[in-house]
Amino acid sequence: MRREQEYLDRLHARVAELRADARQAAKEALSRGGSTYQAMLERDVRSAEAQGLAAALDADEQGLCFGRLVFRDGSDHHIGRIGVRKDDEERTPMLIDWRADVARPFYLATGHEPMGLRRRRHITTEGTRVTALQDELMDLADPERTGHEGSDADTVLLASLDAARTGRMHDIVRTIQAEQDEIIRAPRHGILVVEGGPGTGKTAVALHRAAYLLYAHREALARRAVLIVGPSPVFLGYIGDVLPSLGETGVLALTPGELYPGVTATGTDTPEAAEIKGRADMADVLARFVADQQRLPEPTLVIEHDDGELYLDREIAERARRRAREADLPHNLARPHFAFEVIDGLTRQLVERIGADPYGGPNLLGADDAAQLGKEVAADPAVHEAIEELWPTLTAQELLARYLAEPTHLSEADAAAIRRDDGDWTPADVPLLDEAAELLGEDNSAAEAAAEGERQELIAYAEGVLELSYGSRTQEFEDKDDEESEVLAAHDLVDAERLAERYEEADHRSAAERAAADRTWTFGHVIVDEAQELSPMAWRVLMRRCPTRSMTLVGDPAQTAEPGSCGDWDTMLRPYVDDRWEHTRLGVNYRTPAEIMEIAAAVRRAEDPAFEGPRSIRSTGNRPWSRRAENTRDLAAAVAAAAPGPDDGAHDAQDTHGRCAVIAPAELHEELLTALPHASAGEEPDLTRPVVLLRPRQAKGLEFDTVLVVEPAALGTSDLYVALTRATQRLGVLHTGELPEALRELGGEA
Ligand SMILES: Nc1ncnc2c1ncn2[C@@H]1O[C@H](COP(=O)(O)OP(=O)(O)OP(=O)(O)O)[C@@H](O)[C@H]1O
Repeated sequence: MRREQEYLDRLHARVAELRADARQAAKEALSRGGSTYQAMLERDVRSAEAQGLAAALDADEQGLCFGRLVFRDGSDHHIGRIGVRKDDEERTPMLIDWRADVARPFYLATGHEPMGLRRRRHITTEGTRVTALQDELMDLADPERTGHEGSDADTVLLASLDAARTGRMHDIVRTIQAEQDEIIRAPRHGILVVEGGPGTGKTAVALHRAAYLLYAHREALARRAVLIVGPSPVFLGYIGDVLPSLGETGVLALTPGELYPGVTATGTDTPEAAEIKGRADMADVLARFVADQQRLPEPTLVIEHDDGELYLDREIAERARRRAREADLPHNLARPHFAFEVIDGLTRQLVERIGADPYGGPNLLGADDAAQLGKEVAADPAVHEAIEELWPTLTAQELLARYLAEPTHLSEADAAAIRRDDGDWTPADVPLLDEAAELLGEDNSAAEAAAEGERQELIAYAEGVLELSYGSRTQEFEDKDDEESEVLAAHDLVDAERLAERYEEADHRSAAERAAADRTWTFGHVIVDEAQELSPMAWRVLMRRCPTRSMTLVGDPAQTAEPGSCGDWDTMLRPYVDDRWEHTRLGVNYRTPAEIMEIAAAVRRAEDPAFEGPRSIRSTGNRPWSRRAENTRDLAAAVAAAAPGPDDGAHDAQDTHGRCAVIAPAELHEELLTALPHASAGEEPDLTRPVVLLRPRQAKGLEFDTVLVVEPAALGTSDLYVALTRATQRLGVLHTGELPEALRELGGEA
C-alpha cells in the first residue's frame, strides 16, 4: 500500500505539471495559423489532444490510476484513465492509457488465458489516497504473496454497482467486462449493432467505444469529430461527464430533434402525426411537393416591358422547366437554368415581334440587337417576379411550413393528422427539414455574398490604410512615384486578400463545434443510443451525416416506445448497407437486481410468452413492493411518504442516500408536485437532486437507487418495462386502480 501510494504521489505531481502545460498547449494550438490542409489538420489534432488532456487531468481525482499489470517477463505497468509519461529523455511511461494494447490483459486475462500476466492488481483510491488493493494471481506457481490476494475482479465490480448513484453517469474503465471490451475495441469501419436488455451497459459501452476510437484514430476523428445521438437532453446531461473524464472532448452530443442546426424542436406531435412524418415514403412525398412548386402559368403571365408586353405562356415555361429539371440539380440550384430559359424564350418573342419584316423576309434584327434585347429582359424586375412565381427560391423551413399547412400526396386521413398552420417545429419535423434542405439544395448565395462582402471590407480597409500612409507622403514623392505607387497599391491589395483568407482560417472552433453549426457536416463516426426509437426518416438524416457508415448503434427493441420507429435492425439498415452490418449482444444486466428484473420480465412476458430478459448479475434482497391508495390525493401522499423527504438530502456526490425517481404519467405530475415540493421536475429536471419526478419517456436510459412507479396500469407495456428497470436497489409501485397482472403478486412495503 505504501509503495503504491508513493507511486501515485509521483504520478499526481507529474500530472500537476502536465495540467499547466496542457492548458498552455491548447491555447497555442488554437492560435496557430497556417493555410495548408496539413497545418489545419495538425492544429485540430493538437488542440483536441491538449484540450482532452486538460479535461482528463482535471478529472484525475476520480481515480487516475486504477490498476497494475505484472507480467511474467518482468514488465510492470500501471494502468489509468489516460497515459502519462515522465519528463525524461525516453519519455518513459508512468501510466498506461486503458485503451493501449498493453492494457488489454487488464480486462481480458483469465486463469485459463493469463495473456502473459503473473498478477493483476486493482487499485482503489479516494481522491489521491490509495484505500485498497485487490490482487489476482494469474500464475498459481508464483510464490510471492502480498496479503491482498483472495478477492477477484468481481469484488471491485460489485462494489461499483452497489454504490449510491449521483445523478451523473460515471466511466467504467476500472471494470469493463470481457464481452464489453470486445465491442469497445471493434474495428471502426462498418455498422456495429449492440443489442442488449436494460442495464447491460449499452450506453457505457458506446461511450467507451467513442473514447477508444478517438484514441486509436486520433487524426481522422479529431478532424471529423464523433457524433453521439441520445434520446433526450436530460439523458445527454446524464452522460455528459463520461467522455471528458476520459480525456475526450471531440464529440458532439445531440438529440434527434437537434440534428438540424438552427432549429429547436420545442413542439410536440400526436403519436399518429409523428408516425406519419417518420415514414420512409415522406422522402418521396416531399420530392413531389417540391416538383409541385415548379409551376406552369395558368393563364399566361403578361409582363409589362419597356419594349411592349411579354407573354410568359405555358410553352415557354414548360420548355424552361424541362430544361431545368434535366439539369438534375436540387430545386434552388436548378433555378438559374429555369430563369435562363425563360429569359431566352421571352427575348425570342421580342425579337420576333420587333424585328419582323412586314414583307415576310428574314428578321431584321442582328445578333447584337438580339443580345441587347436579352440584356434588357434579364434586367427587368417584372421578369424576375414572374420567374419567382413559377420557380420560387425556397428555404427548407418555408417549404415544410407550406407543406404542413396543406399536406398533399397523402391519404385524406393522414393529411388531416399532420396538418398544421403554424406552431413550433417538432422532433418529427427535423428529418423532414433535412430532407427538404437536400431537395432544395444549399442556397449558399446569401452566405457567400456575406463572406465576399466581409472580404471586400477587409480589402477596402487595407486600401484605406494604404491611402492614409500614401497621403502622408510628401507631394514630391507622390509625383515622382506615381507609377510605383500603383504597383504598391496592387501589392497591398494582394496582401489584403491574404488577410481576408487568413481571417477565414482563424476559425477557432473545434471540429465538434464547427460540426454543430453545419448541416452538411459528415462525421468520422456516429454513435446512436436508443437506436430502436428512430424513424426511417431520421435514419436518412443520420446516414447523410455519415457517408462512410462508420457507426455504432445501441438499442433494445423490447424498450421501443416511439410509434413510428423501424422496430427491427434489418428494416432500419437494409436500405443503406443491405446485410453488411454486424450484430452483437450483451446479456448481463449490471443495473437491475434480480428481484426487480424478474417482475419487469413478467410484464413483458404477459405480451410475449417467449420473452427473456437479461440476466441480473446481483440481487440485493430488497423485495419490490406495491401499495394501493383510495384516490389521487392519497396516492400523492403515499408517494411522498415513500420518497426521501426534503431533509434526507443528497447534497453532494459522496452522500449515501442516493437518488430516487418517481416515474408517473404526466397527468399526475401536478398533484404529485404538491405532495413533493422538493422534487425536481419539468422538461429538464436536475438529476442530481435527491428526488426527481419524471414522465416515463424521460426516464429512458437513466438509473436511480430507488424508483417509485405510479399508476403502472396507465403506462404502455414498453414504458412500464423501462420504468421498472431503472432501479439499482429498490422498487415500489403505487396505484389507485387495478394493477397489471404481472404486478399483482407484489407484497406490501417492507
Ligand atoms: N463493466 C461495468 N462495470 C461497472 N459498471 C457497469 C459495467 N457495465 C455496466 N455498468 C453499469 O451498469 C449500469 C447500466 O449501464 P447502461 O446505462 O450503460 O445500460 P444500458 O444497457 O444502456 O441500459 P438501458 O437500456 O436500460 O438504458 C450503469 O450504471 C453502468 O455504469
